[in-house]
Amino acid sequence: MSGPAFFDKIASRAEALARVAALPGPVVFTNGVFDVLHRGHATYLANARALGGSLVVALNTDASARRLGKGPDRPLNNEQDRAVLMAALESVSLVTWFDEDTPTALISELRPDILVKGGDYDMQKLPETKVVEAYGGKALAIPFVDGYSTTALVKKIRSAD
Ligand SMILES: Nc1ncnc2c1ncn2[C@@H]1O[C@H](COP(=O)(O)OP(=O)(O)OP(=O)(O)O)[C@@H](O)[C@H]1O
Ligand SMILES: O=P(O)(O)O[C@@H]1O[C@H]([C@H](O)CO)[C@@H](O)[C@H](O)[C@@H]1O
Repeated sequence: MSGPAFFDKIASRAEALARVAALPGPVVFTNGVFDVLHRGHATYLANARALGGSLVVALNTDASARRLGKGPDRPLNNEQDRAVLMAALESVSLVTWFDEDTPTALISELRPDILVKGGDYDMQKLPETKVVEAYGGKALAIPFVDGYSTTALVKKIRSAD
């Protein structure tokens, strides 16, 4: 993908393992749709990055995101555009995608040291937690910034029309 230097942070699924291996450790990993970025995302990602030497963000592909049931028109931003916005953030070291329903297979492949999600998740209920802990990694939730979600933002924008 040609463009500003931060575009170099974007890696295909096939390139991801080699790119992650070259990152300073401990490698922190998170995943999500990150459709319309907001203050909660930015804060969350900065806090995630601070837990290690680098932060890898795996985005749901558009097909994967559509299966999550966030809304008939979601994601509003396609997977390429979401990757560019994510790569532009200083906190983010590498961006890639996963096409499955969960990031479990990608996590098994990349073996990050720390898996994080926002405080809206109970880590002990996530399938990926078992994968990470099985090889000695950690899975933890980062405090949620109340009042910020993409869904709420979209509703606010639509009501302003
Ligand atoms: N307000 C927030 N504070 C902290 N973390 C957040 C916040 N909103 C989302 N996150 C985290 O960001 C990651 C991506 O979440 P996601 O893209 O679903 O954001 P969202 O705003 O909840 O979107 P949507 O409303 O479409 O579900 C997840 O790990 C989630 O826990
Ligand atoms: O942006 P979201 O909705 O926080 O991202 C989802 O997270 C799920 C979570 O990791 C529990 O497994 C994941 O399964 C889903 O594919 C989305 O990434």
